[in-house]
Amino acid sequence: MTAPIRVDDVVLARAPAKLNLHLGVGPLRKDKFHELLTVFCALSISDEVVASESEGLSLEVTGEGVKDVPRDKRNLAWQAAALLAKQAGIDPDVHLEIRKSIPVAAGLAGGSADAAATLIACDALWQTGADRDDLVGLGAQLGSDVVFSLTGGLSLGTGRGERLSPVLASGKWNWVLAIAKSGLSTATVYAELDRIRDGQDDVELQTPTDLMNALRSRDLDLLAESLSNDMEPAAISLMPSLRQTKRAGLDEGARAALLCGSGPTYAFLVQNEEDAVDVAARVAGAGVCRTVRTATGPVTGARIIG
Ligand SMILES: C[C@](O)(CO)[C@H](O)COP(=O)(O)OP(=O)(O)OC[C@H]1O[C@@H](n2ccc(N)nc2=O)[C@H](O)[C@@H]1O
Ligand SMILES: Nc1ncnc2c1ncn2[C@@H]1O[C@H](COP(=O)(O)OP(=O)(O)OP(=O)(O)O)[C@@H](O)[C@H]1O
Repeated sequence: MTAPIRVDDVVLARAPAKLNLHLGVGPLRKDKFHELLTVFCALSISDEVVASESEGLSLEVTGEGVKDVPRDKRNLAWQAAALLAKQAGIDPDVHLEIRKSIPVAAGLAGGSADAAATLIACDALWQTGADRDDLVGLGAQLGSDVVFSLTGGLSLGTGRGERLSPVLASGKWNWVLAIAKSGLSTATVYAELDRIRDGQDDVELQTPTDLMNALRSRDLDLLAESLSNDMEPAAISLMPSLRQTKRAGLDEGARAALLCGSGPTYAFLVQNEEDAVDVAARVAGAGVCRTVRTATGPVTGARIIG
């Protein structure tokens, strides 16, 4: 997080989408969350949140495909502003404009990015004096992915995904995202995984050593072999057309296909931009295609940009 800059009672913040390069899902805990072992990586698409001084809390959402995004307290950004104000003992006086680029309900943590950007934008606008640990604590209350949206970069996530430790590796990888026409609910995909596992409670979570080595040595072949997501069978069971999407990308030369979080987006790892164009053309029928990068450098969590 960079130092807050206050400009004419308006603060602009940005937060990235994420990929889970490894998503190991352990048993269901007593609190109804699953124990995870995951490797998060920030993507080169982000949402922006403009927070402006106002009376009361209001919210607008702009961008493509946003008609189903709630404009009230069901919106995670709204909840973020309300929670920060409550914590600071002030009224939540802010108008939020969410400029969405991250596809909705796609497994890319769009709502979490908006919550993270809202926390830091409102913190700067209201000058609450919250420190980074305070914001991380509030983020964890809002959702499992919000802590990573605040942090960015490349991290190992444990617990329900909110306990992060940085992974030291740098490099850029090219991906084509095949974004389905409809979304999947995260809770429904976890429930489907439980149904498929049928009470099996001896699921072991293992540190993805090959993946870590691939990231550190920037080895594309090893990376392609070591991407994995335990939620894939559950997402395919709920949306069988994903099988064709995956096949189409691999047939066109993608090095690997990775389901993004709880889906339904597939991220195809490609060697270069030429391959990206071919893969995108082949899987475009599934929905929208975008070519993106994962930036595994030190930055790219939620930050103030104006
Ligand atoms: C699939 C991932 O995106 C991978 O990073 C996350 O685990 C989902 O994180 P999120 O969207 O922030 O999810 P939350 O808002 O915290 O939880 C939504 C629902 O997903 C399920 N959930 C979520 C996280 C987790 N570790 N175990 C779960 O079972 C729970 O049913 C929960 O009620
Ligand atoms: N700011 C927001 N942006 C998008 N959706 C939101 C937002 N706030 C609440 N929602 C609701 O949350 C649902 C999931 O949206 P979101 O884009 O966060 O999913 P996701 O990327 O699959 O999340 P994750 O990867 O963290 O599981 C949407 O269908 C929408 O109803």
